[in-house]
Amino acid sequence: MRQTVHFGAGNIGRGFIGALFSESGYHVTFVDVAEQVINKLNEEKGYQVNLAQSQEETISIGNVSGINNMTHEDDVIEAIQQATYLTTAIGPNILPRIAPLIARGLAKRVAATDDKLYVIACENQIGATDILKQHILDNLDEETKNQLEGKVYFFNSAVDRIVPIQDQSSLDVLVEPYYEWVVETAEDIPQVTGMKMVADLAPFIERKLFTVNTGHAVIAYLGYLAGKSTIDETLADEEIVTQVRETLKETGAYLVKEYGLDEEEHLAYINKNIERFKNAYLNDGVTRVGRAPIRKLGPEDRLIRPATQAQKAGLPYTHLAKAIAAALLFDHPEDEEAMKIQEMIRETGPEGVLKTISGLSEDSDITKEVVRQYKTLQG
Ligand SMILES: NC(=O)C1=CN([C@@H]2O[C@H](COP(=O)(O)OP(=O)(O)OC[C@H]3O[C@@H](n4cnc5c(N)ncnc54)[C@H](O)[C@@H]3O)[C@@H](O)[C@H]2O)C=CC1
Ligand SMILES: O=P(O)(O)OC[C@H]1O[C@](O)(CO)[C@@H](O)[C@@H]1O
Repeated sequence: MRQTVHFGAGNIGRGFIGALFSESGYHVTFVDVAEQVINKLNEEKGYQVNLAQSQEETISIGNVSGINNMTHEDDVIEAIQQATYLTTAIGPNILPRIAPLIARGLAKRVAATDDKLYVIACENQIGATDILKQHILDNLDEETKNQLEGKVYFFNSAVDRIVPIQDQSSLDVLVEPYYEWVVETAEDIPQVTGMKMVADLAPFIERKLFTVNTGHAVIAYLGYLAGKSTIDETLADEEIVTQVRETLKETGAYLVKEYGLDEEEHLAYINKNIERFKNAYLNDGVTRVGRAPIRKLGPEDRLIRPATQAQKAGLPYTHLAKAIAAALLFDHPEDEEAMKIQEMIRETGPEGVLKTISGLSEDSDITKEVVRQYKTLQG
């Protein structure tokens, strides 16, 4: 049986990527620091993926096991020797932390075999696999780096499936029925059910990140400000739905211009996604979707990049500016990054945060518009 190693046995790991590999006939070795999850994977050897929809539908996932990478590094290295794929869904900030161990696994592997290994980071980040690759290379000597050629392949990807926070007492995962996994490759790689291969990922990942993730972030931050707890509850407010649609028209204008998308088709994609967000069976919290606002306010992420690109192209960005302002007001006490932003605002004002975190100069038009909207939202 073919083997795959997946870092991150969380929502996307179990509910999406690991599940697709298992369904494709692979044995999936999950690597995670969550001891309880790893123990359960080894005891129960399977779990259920439940679809968030009116009629009950469950997919049984088998052929899975787990390794704790904090306590069993050698076992992870061994699993990498046997794998055809190595994937991650661990969070962009964690990639540098797992790279040294992956590098050790790859060094041992390329010294022993020419068998090909395909590495794919499945994170909400443009170029996540390239970033992981660089961290791995930073941990290898020159000779080993040269040995990777023709043996270890790195493919960027875009992952799209809404998987909310789960009941931690079980391995089962509730997921939305829809999913899309797009992988950028020109290689003839082993088939994985549900993996769509493309030659150029840019239009796919930007369309996804600046529609699904931008839209979701707008709902989360405005919902949080309005005192809502879930995404679907927030979308009961028609004013917020309008704000989401107008923001996505702004990102859409950039996408249509940049990638030559069909305007009508893109509008239909926006509307389809707003309907996805309304799925009440997901019971998805605004604090999950809004989590890690420092990452989300990064220059290349879902709010800032479309705004800077729109500005460069002479397109409107005022709704995006409002969403950025709302993100700056996300002061959820349990979110470390939100707390850090609030501290920075106290020290340097919203302008200082936009400069440090988002790479926007204090006198830029976007900064001025965000600060104006920040003050309005603050009341
Ligand atoms: N949940 C969702 O709806 C979607 C999430 N994504 C992306 O997928 C990635 C994972 O997200 P989720 O699955 O939601 O997060 P999650 O928090 O459910 O899963 C992450 C897992 O990584 C583990 N982990 C953390 N640090 C680790 C370390 N040093 N070594 C090994 N394991 C470690 C955690 O214990 C956890 O099980 C993120 O990049 C996210 O942006 C993408 C699309 C949808
Ligand atoms: O905060 P992260 O890690 O980017 O993940 C949350 C995102 O994942 C999704 O649920 C699916 O991509 C988005 O809708 C949401 O914005």
